[in-house]
Parts: sequence; structure tokens; C-alpha cells
Amino acid sequence: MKRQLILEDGTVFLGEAFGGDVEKIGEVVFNTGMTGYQEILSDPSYCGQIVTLTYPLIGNYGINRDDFESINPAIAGFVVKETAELPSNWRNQLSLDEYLKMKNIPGISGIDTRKLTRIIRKSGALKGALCNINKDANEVVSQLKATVIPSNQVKQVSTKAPYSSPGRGPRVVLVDYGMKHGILRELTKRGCDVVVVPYNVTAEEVMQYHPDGVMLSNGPGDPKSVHETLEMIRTIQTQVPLFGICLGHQLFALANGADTAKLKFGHRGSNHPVRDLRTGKVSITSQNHGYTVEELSIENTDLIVTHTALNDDTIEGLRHKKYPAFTVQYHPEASPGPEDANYLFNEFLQMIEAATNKGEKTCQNALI
Ligand SMILES: NC(=O)CC[C@H](N)C(=O)O
Repeated sequence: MKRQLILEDGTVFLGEAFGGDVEKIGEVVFNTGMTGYQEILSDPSYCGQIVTLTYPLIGNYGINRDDFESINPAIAGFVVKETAELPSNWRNQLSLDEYLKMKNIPGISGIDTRKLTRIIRKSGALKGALCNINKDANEVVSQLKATVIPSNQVKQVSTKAPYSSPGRGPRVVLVDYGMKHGILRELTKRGCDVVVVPYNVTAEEVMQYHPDGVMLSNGPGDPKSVHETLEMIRTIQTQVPLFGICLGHQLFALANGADTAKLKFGHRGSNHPVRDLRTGKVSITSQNHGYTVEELSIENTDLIVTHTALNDDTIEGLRHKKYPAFTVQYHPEASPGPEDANYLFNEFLQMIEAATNKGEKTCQNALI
């Protein structure tokens, strides 16, 4: 069966339909990763987006039980050059087509994904529609131009109620703005006693869990559409060590008086070099973001830039001058991609230990 991908600039791609038999509209973005399509399609940060992969063959190792970043993928659609109809892998449980059919997510294959990517790189992220071939392109373009991308993506993907992932280590409250499972995995494998809370949690509610640290997760959409969380961040950062990733990084910046802006087409892939300004060390990082913290807006704040992107000098890491709080724009949990930056989770645990010992010393001093 044929399917169309129509862009708001009037470009039409005709390809083969796979996955769900449903029409979808969304922002069309591209990811240059050569592997990790299962993690990409299940990353809640892509909520409502039509995701194009530039690597030509997708689905060749199928879909397995383990490599999901959420239980219910939130992408609007999937665009690939070629789908593998006969996946081969010892962990394979079902094909990409079968999985996307099960989740009713439309896909299109057999189109020139590199041409599509060059259009997005030249024009910036565009709205697009995956639709049946009987749809008139001009009518769809008019509909696309009139479409306003909703701004409640975080509310769509955040947990509706707190839940715990018990451990015997430090208590970490993980604020779920659209959390990738990879972040939770990195905390639990370090023995943390994690409580995952909804995005709109208050500082008082967070402190009721007596956390040793707080994590701000990744998540979809414009960071400025999650303004209700900023007061919580401003309060919590004065109480316990804080670590933020991607959207969590952007929200930490906004909470501390900096500003964010939309990138032309974003950073999405597994080979983005980032320099740690403290050591000069370069990590190859996994990235998936369409917004960035504005460098000039850091002036007159209590924030210090700790990492920058080698490709375009954009901010990739921040820390607070006064409080034990730091964030990165990229994904140290990988899932997918390189694990060069995984050490940042150890730095977070060390920060928690230092704060706890300091607290104990304070208590000991008080007892003397
Ligand atoms: N992965 C993320 O957390 C993405 C952050 C934000 N939604 C952006 O696109 O920049």
C-alpha cells in the first residue's frame, strides 16, 4: 500500500506504507544515528514528532524486549529509506512493521530520506503529514500551515502518579518530564532508591520524600511550555544536589533566569562531540534536542557554562555557582549511542555523598 509524506513547504514524497493504518501530522525531524531505532522510536522526547532516520536500512535487528525507553511510544510517525522485512537477531521478537502496527504508528519507507533531511537542514524543522495517497497535496499543505503544534507534550508523557524503584542506596527523586528508561537504569544500577514523580510536583511534595538528590529528566516540546515546574527547581536546588538532562537542563536554565531558543533543526544523533571546559576532554555524545540555552542569557545569572558543542559552540552543560546543581543538554545515559559521558552519573552520586557527609558533619557539630 502506498502512503504520502507531505511537508508544509509543498514537497511530496510517495512511498510504501508500513506500521499503523492512520494519518498523522507532526513536526518532521531527523536523527543521524546508525543504530538505536528502537530506543529512538520509544524516547518520549519525540512526542508528536515524525522522525526520519538518515541511516538507510532500519529494522534489520527487529524489535526486542529490552531496548525500549518507554512502554508506550509517543512519536507521530516514522520515516525510513528501507525497512528490513526479515529481521535477524537472537533477541528479535517482532519486526518493526509488526510493532508499529501494534502501536498504531504510521511509517513510510522507500523515500529519499537524505533529500528530506537536506530540506529540513535548509528550511529548518517543518510540519508534515503522513497521509493516504488519495489526499490532495494542496489541501494538506493548507491544513499544515493552519496547524499549531500542541504545547502539552510533557503532560501527555509524564507519569500521572508517583511510583518507586526501591534500592538501598541514596534516595533520588526523579522528576518525569518524559523520562527515558535509560536514566532510571543508570540510577538503579548504582543502587539508588528512586521515586519517580509527575512533572508538576511541588518542592514541598519532593521534600516529603526526604531526597538525597533530585534528577530532572529529558522530555518533549518547548521548555517554556513547562513553566509550572520552575519554582520547584528554584527551591529544590537550594536544598539537595540536583542533576538535569536535556529538557531538565533547559528548565534549570530558565529557572535561574537564563533563556532558551529553538535551533534551526536541532541536534539528533549519536556522534555529537562535546567538550568539558573544566578538563578539555571531548566526549562523543547521544543527542536529541531542538531547543538550546542562549549563551548571552547566562550573563547576570548564577550559572556557569561547563560544556559546549564542538559543531556549533552551543551550550551543552551548566552548573550553579552556589548550589550543588549541574545539568547537561546531551544524554549521558546514551540509549542509544555512546556511553562516553556516563561518568556524570558518578559525579552526581559523589555530589550526593559529599552533601550527606557535610550534613552528618553539621549534625555532629551540632551534637558537640
Ligand atoms: N530530549 C529532550 O529532553 C529534548 C528537550 C527539548 N524538548 C528539546 O527538543 O530541546
